[in-house]
Amino acid sequence: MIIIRDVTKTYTNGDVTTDALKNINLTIEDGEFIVILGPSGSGKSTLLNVISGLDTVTSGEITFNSTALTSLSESEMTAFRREHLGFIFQQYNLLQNLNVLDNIQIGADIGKDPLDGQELLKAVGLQEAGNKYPHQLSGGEQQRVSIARSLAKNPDIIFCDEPTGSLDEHNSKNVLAMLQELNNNYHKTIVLITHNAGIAEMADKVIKMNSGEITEFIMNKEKKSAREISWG
Ligand SMILES: Nc1ncnc2c1ncn2[C@@H]1O[C@H](COP(=O)(O)OP(=O)(O)OP(=O)(O)O)[C@@H](O)[C@H]1O
Repeated sequence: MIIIRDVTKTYTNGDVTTDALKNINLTIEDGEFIVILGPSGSGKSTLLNVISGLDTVTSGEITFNSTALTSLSESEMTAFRREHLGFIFQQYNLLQNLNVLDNIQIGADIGKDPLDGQELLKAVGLQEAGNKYPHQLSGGEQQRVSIARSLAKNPDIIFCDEPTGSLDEHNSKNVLAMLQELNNNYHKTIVLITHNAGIAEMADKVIKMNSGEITEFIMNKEKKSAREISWG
């Protein structure tokens, strides 16, 4: 479980200060599918970055089980991130001169308890593509490789920042179905940022942000499957 208590983040550039996060309180339970919705500039990426230790908080505390992440040194945080956290971004960030299997292997190499690359390829429906290079795949297929790469180290929590931002509806729903499967079948905690309100229909918990604040929490009584969600 992750507990975020009274977290603020203020950026200062010369005389200009921006309160990107104002007094954020939030609990993320193990195995939850959380969707963070909000307009551009509302603080979604900043929240994801401070929860995952990619950025520091200005004040407040974040704990993961009994570890106070906000008290860790940079190198301790890096080790924690490597062991427990996976990331999927809008850009797939695949290495163009490595084939698909080797791209996935890079993820496995940094984990303590890595999963088998070929098994992961099968799980993302690309068992035939291991020897292909990223430029030979569609955007949706490349994003599935990046999901397999982030899973290779067997993380507890997967942070997704606009994972379908570059994809059409069909490919987006394939990628979302995959994230949903990971959540349902492997109990991976998923924290997903998006502008797309339809994706919130898949979540256990929806967090709406505006101007650095959480403006609404919604617990979905029923979750829709990725194929059923509305697409705006
Ligand atoms: N490194 C930084 N330095 C200064 N200000 C920043 C920095 N990063 C973000 N901000 C500001 O903090 C606020 C929140 O930005 P953030 O990127 O978290 O929003 P967002 O909701 O993720 O937006 P988007 O949907 O466009 O990605 C914005 O006003 C942004 O300009």
